[in-house]
Amino acid sequence: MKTVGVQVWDTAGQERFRKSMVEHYYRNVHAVVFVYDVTKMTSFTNLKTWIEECNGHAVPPLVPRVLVGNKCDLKDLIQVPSSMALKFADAHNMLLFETSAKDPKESQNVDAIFMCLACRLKAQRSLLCRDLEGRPGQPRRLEPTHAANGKNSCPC
Ligand SMILES: Nc1nc2c(ncn2[C@@H]2O[C@H](COP(=O)(O)OP(=O)(O)OP(=O)(O)O)[C@@H](O)[C@H]2O)c(=O)[nH]1
Repeated sequence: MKTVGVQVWDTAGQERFRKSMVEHYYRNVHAVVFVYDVTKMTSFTNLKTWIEECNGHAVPPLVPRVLVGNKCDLKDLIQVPSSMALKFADAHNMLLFETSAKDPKESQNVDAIFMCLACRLKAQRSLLCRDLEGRPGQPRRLEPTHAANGKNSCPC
C-alpha cells in the first residue's frame, strides 16, 4: 500500500476573483477539479471560461481534469441536469462526479474524486518510472497511453 499526499488549493470561484488568479496557482499543478453548483446554471456555463483560463496558462493536457457538480442534495432546485453535465464532461474528456458536501449519503463521491485523481497520478508516475528504466543514457518519450485519454485511464 502506498500513501499519496494531496495538497488541495481552493480558488475563489467568483468572477471578480478570476482575473486575479495568479501564476503560481497553475505552476506545477498535477490535477484540476472544476466544480459547479448543480442549482446554479451560471456556475455551469462559467466552466467554459475556467477551462479557457486553465488552457491559457498552459496546463498540460496530461494533467488530469475532473468535473464536479456539487449540492446534489438540493434535488428540488436542480438547474443543471446530469445528462447535460455528462455531455459537457465527455466533450472535455473529463470524468463527472455529482456530490454533496452536506448530505453524508452523497459524500462518498467527494472521497472518490480524490481517490480517482490519486490513482491516475500514481499510474502516470509508474508509467514514467517504467519508461525511464529503459536503456541507460537513452531517454525515452513518455507515451500518453494512460494519462492523456482521461476517461478510460482511471485504474480505480
Ligand atoms: N445544500 C448544500 N449546500 C452547500 C453544499 N456545499 C456548500 N454548500 C453551501 O454553499 C455555500 C457556499 O459554500 P462555499 O464552500 O463557500 O462555496 P465556494 O465554492 O467555496 O464559494 P466561492 O468561495 O465563492 O468559490 C455555503 O452556505 C455552504 O454551506 C452542498 O453540497 N449542499
